[in-house]
Amino acid sequence: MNSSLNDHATTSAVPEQPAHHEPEHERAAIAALGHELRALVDATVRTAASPDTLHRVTDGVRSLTRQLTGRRRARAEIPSVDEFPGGVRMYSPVTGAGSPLAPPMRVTPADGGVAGTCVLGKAHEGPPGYGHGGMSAMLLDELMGWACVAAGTPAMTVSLQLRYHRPVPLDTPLRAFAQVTGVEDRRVSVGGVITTEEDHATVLVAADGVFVSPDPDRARALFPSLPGT
Ligand SMILES: CCCCCCCCCCCC(=O)SCCNC(=O)CCNC(=O)[C@H](O)C(C)(C)COP(=O)(O)OP(=O)(O)OC[C@H]1O[C@@H](n2cnc3c(N)ncnc32)[C@H](O)[C@@H]1OP(=O)(O)O
Repeated sequence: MNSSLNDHATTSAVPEQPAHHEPEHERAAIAALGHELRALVDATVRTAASPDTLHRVTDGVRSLTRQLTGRRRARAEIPSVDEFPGGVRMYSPVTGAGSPLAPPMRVTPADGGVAGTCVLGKAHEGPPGYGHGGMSAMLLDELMGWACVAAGTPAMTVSLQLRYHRPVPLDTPLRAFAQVTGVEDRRVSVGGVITTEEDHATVLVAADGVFVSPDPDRARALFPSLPGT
């Protein structure tokens, strides 16, 4: 692994103004890098390698990082490969195929709401062998946001209440489900649960949330690069 990291490190840096590519071509490249980075993160948190090996890998990773420091997206810039709000977000820490942090969760319409499937790994650990409570909150927060979009009312979380009934096992296919339970003006009430794929009846984590659709002025101020704001 180390030699291949160093091989890559000798190639030229990303140009300041990248050429325009088809979104699907770009997304595939972003997803491929995300996949390898998630494998690296997983190997990093599971390895029992020696300090010498860790130092060698550190050098290789530092070299790779230097190749990605050309033009950087500004803080509120929406990537050209994204469809915001309510569609693909390549770098979402929950669903993003390009994110080294994301499980990533796959979202599909289901039973009057939305379902999300994913597997949490060691990098998402809280108690030994189980998912971090903050990860469960993040999965549900995101999926409940998708439920708002699916109901035609894109909105942001203003309140999220979690109940942790059972620990969420790592390395196990999980299923989350979220649905809108009520809409009153700009306020959207949403419920969500996490179960395993194998046993949908045993709720591991349940959530109730209140989401609010920003008024147009607020949306423009929050998301200046959003088309149509
Ligand atoms: C383009 C879309 C993109 C949508 C983008 C979706 C991305 C999904 C990402 C996943 C989800 C996230 O992580 S979201 C990130 C975490 N959340 C946030 O950062 C949101 C921070 N909060 C805010 O910025 C603000 O609260 C807004 C913009 C959401 C709303 O501000 P606002 O437009 O001024 O609305 P405001 O007048 O305060 O409230 C509207 C109504 O809701 C009520 N309300 C306010 N808070 C609560 C509450 N906790 N519980 C009950 N009700 C509440 C108010 O009383 C009021 O009722 P009444 O007086 O009218 O009766």
